[in-house]
Amino acid sequence: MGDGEGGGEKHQKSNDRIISTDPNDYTIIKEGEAEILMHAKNQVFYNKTQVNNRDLSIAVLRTFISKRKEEHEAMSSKRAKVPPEVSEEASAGHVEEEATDDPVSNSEKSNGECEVLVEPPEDEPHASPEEAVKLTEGKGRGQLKPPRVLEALAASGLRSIRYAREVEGIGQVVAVDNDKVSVEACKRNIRFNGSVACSKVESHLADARVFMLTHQKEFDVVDLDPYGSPSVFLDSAVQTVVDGGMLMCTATDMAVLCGGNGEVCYSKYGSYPLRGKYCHEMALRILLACIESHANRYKRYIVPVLSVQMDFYVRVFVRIFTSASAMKNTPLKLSYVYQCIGCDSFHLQCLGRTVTKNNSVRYLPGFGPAVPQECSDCGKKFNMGGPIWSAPIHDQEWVTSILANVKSMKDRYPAYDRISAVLTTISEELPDVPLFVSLHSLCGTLKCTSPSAVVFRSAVINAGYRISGTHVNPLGLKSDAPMDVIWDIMRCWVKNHPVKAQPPDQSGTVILSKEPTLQANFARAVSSLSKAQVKKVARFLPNPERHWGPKLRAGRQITSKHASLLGPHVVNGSNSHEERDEQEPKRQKTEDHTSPCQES
Ligand SMILES: C[S@@+](CC[C@H](N)C(=O)[O-])C[C@H]1O[C@@H](n2cnc3c(N)ncnc32)[C@H](O)[C@@H]1O
Ligand SMILES: [Zn+2]
Repeated sequence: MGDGEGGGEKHQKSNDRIISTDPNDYTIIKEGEAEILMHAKNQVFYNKTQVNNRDLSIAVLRTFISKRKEEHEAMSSKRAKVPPEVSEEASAGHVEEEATDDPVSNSEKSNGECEVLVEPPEDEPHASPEEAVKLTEGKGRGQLKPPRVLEALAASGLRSIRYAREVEGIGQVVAVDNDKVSVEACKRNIRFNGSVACSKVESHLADARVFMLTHQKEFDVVDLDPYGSPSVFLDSAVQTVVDGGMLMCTATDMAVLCGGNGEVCYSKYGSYPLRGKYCHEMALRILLACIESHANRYKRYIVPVLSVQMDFYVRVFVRIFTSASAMKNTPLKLSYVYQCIGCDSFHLQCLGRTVTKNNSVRYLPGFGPAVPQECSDCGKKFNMGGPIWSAPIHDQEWVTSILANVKSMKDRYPAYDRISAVLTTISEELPDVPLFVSLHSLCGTLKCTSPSAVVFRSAVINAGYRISGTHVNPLGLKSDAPMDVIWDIMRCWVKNHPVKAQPPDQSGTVILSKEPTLQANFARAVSSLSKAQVKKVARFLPNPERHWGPKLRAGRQITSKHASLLGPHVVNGSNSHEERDEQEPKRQKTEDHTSPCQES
């Protein structure tokens, strides 16, 4: 086990916390192929509910490795066809610096390994995954180096150890934490996990921001899993990832991201959230817009691969590339959201637009406003939120590969049921439709009975539009049908299912006072059943046990303040490992996924 266990001293002091060296004070926690030693007083952060988060990250990491290999092979065969002196790019007048065999161009010694890091030309570097591959190759040209992973906020090192032990083809994993007790625990856990962990994982005591700023473009994958908001780490994180590399980022401050405190969200993320049924998807899109804005500062941009809202947090997986010209497209991927305060209708307004003339593209500000002062459906005013990321939040090809990987290695994912259900739902989402409507909320506005999802889906499809579910809300429906079409369908529904008279100023009354311009056809449409219904498989699974939620910061004292959350038995009570599971602060996690949650 860890260092000093046999010694006479049973406790060492670190910061203001006592580190026990008595083996009896520890229990072993196993997750995947990693085993970590956990102190009975849980001095180092560990939350078993995050097994979903870690499993998903392992699945993405495995796919990242195989995709990068594919990209590398595609690049190699392209190279074989084109003599290097006269490359396609050069002949097209595109001048680009290539990774050379000469490490002098810019090499850096790190942990005894020689990294070939080529600083791309200032203005127009590599814009595609294939081109980024050039820069991640090793010294011998044509060789792809095993990826280096940085877990910037590592706590016990569980995640890093799982990456090292479970992901085939992984290179080095660097686990950083600024908490001395955590780093000592991490080092102990690395040793506890045997030779593979010892040879691949290293632990550092450092402020993650300083560490990342001093290791620019050195890591193929950077994993951020903070307490609450990742906002203070984003600027350095986007600089640490190599071109074509991946940033994995969690945010658990859902109350902030979902509109609990709009001004706090603005100060952290640069966007205004809106309280609405789609707030969890909006949270994902605010986080993506924020990462993009940090990336843009360094002539970089993101390509989201997978964006998940799960349990009590959001987690995004984005690749990062450098290209000053591709970066000009960023305003086309961002939108403000107008949400009616009366009927919840929403409309997006893109920040930018392009005009193409004679093969040249001009970038211009978006036209606005996208909505009149008063909602054309119910006459009420709009709140304006955003800017949000309004381009796709997943790459469906990646999602398919990740899901296929998970299914092919079922036994190696402790959270298989949950992550395969989430990935399946994501694979069925309309990729190009931001946000969604909720059938219950539409019916709530009109005070009418609800059509079944199949009937509503059919009417949308019969009107010539697309519709799908969403992984963030079992009742949510994504559709490219405009809001007036959605309301027309509902007006037609109410004609056959009349409602009681309501006060004239109610949004529902105003909406129903207009005649529909579209005659909805509710006949069952082929493909109106969701794929989940067709396959009769669950997409939204209940939590596996009580208190499936976020945890307090490590070392934080449980006080009477927490009694309402955790139950009075925890205050001043003993804190055995078994009890600890019961003590995770319970919040949110209701049947309705849309209520904003609290920060961990
Ligand atoms: C939520 S825990 C990480 C959990 C871990 N990733 C896992 O999967 O089990 C957050 C960790 O970030 C560390 N931390 C907070 N601020 C930091 C900073 N500025 N630099 C490095 N580590 C930091 C804390 O000490 C804590 O251990
Ligand atoms: Zn309205």
